[in-house]
Amino acid sequence: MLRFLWESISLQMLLVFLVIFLFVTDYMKHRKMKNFPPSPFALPFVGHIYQLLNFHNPQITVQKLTEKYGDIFSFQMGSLSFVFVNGLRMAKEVLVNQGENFMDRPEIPNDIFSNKGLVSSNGHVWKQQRRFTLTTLRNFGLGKRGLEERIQEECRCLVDAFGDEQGNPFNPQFKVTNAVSNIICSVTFGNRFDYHDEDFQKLLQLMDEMVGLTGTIMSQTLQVLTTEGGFSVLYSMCLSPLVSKAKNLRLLKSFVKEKIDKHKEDWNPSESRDIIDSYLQEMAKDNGSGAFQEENIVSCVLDLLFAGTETTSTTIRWALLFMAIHPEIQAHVQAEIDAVIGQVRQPALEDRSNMPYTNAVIHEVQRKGNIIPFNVPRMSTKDTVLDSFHIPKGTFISVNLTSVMFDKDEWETPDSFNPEHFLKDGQFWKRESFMPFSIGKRACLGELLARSELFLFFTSLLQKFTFQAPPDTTLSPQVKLGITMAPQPYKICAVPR
Ligand code: HEM
Repeated sequence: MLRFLWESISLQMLLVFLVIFLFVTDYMKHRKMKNFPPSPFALPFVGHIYQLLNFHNPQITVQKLTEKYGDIFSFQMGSLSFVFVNGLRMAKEVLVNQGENFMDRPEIPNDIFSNKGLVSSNGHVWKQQRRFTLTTLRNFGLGKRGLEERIQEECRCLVDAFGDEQGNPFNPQFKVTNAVSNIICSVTFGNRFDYHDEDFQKLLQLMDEMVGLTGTIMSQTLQVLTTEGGFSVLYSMCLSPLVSKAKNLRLLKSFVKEKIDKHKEDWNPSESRDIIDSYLQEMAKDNGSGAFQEENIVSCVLDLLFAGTETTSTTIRWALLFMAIHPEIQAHVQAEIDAVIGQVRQPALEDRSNMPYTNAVIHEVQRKGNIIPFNVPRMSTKDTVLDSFHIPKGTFISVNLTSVMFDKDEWETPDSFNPEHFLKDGQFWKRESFMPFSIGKRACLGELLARSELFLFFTSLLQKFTFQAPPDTTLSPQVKLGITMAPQPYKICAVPR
C-alpha cells in the first residue's frame, strides 16, 4: 500500500507539498500576535522588504509608514520583526520611562561583534564595561584639563594639515578622520600617531573597510534575510562581505592585541597612562575571572575606535559643508570667535559658555546632519506594554530620532539649516527634542568627549580658515547612506584668514 502511494506521488506533487508546507510554517511563525503594533501587508518569507525598494532613502519609507500608522508600527525583514517608535513622547517612553525594559541590544544573527565590548554587549558584561569606561574617561580628565589638552594638540595638527592645501580644493575626509581617531588612540593606547604613520594608516584603512562592509543598507538587509537555515551559508560564500569582515576583524584584533602586549611589558600597576593600563588593573583585581577579560578589552577598544571616529568625523564634515553653503552663518561664527578668543589664542572649552551663536551652530549641524537617524537598535528585555500595544520579550526596537529632530510641531523650520532653533534672546537655548546622542541610561557613552571635540575642532578651524566651494562648483547637502548618514564626498577650499 505504502509502496503504491509512494510510486503514485510525482515529483511535481512533492514540490507542491513542500511549497505549501513552507508557506504554512512561515505563516504560523509570523502570524500577528494579539495587539502587536500595526504593519502593512507582509509578503511570505521576506516580509516588508518590498517597502525598502528605495534602498537609498529608507527614511522616506519610515516617514510614509508613520503618516499611515502613527507613533508606533512594526516592520518585518526576513525572519526579524522590528517595532519603530516615533516622536518625543514615545522616544522618552522607550529610552527613559521604560528604559530598563528596552535596555538591551539585539543579538544580530551572524554579527561578529555580538555580546562583547560596549556597544553590543548586554546584562552584567555591559554594565561593568560601561561603568569602567565612563570612570576611566572621567579620570583622564573628560571635562578636566588632561583630555582637553590632547584635543587642542590635535587641533593644531589638523590646522597645519589643512594649511598645507594652501586654499586649493581638497576632500577633507582623510585629514578629519585622522585627527578624530587620534583622540581615541591617545586615550586608549597612550599616544597619538603622525598622520603618515604606517601602522596608523593600516588601522584606519581596516576600519574604513569594515564601515563600508557593514554600512550599506543592502548588506544589512541581506544579512537579516539570509539568516534562516542554509541561506546563511549562501551569504557567506557568495556574498562575501561576512568573510571580509571576519578577516578585517582578525587583523584589527591583532593590532589591538599587540598594543596590549606592549603595555603588559612596561606596565606599572600604580600608574595608569591610558585605558589599556586601567583595564589591566581591573583584570588583575579579579584575576581575569569576571567581566574583565582580554577578549573584552579588545572589543572595548575597537568599540571606542569605531563609535568615536566615524560619528564625530562625519559631523565635522557636515559642519564644514554647511559653512561653505551658508557663508553668512560662517561669517557670524567667525565674528564671535574673533570677539571672544581673537585670532591668536587657541580655543578652549571654557570659551563655549561665552559663544552662544557658535554653540547654536554646532547643535544645528548635529540636528540637520542627523547622522544616526534611527538610533542604534534596542531589544525588549521582557514582555512589555507600550502605548497599549503588546511588545513581547526579544522584540527589536528602533527609536526614530529623525521624527523627533525634524518634528514640525517642535521646530520652527525643521527642514532648513537654522541656528536660531537654539537661540532665545541671544542666549543658547537647550531643546528637549535635540537628541543626536540619544537619551537615557544607554545613551552615547562618548557624548561629553564628542561635544568637546566638536567645539574645539570647529572653532580652531574657523579661527584660521574660511571654507568655500571650489570655483565653478555648487555644494549641496546630499546624503551618502552608510553606517551613518554622511555627506556625499566633496571638495572644499580652506582659505587662510
Ligand atoms: C557626534 C558624535 C557622536 C554621536 C552623534 C553619537 C551617537 C550615539 C548614539 C545615538 C548611540 C546609541 C545610544 C542608544 O542606544 O540609545 C551611541 C552609542 C555609543 N557611543 Fe556614541 N556618538 C558620538 C560619538 C561618540 C564618541 C566620541 C565615542 C567614544 C568615546 C562614542 C562611544 C559610544 C559607545 C561606546 C556607545 C554604546 C553605548 C552603550 O551601548 O552603552 N560615541 N552613540
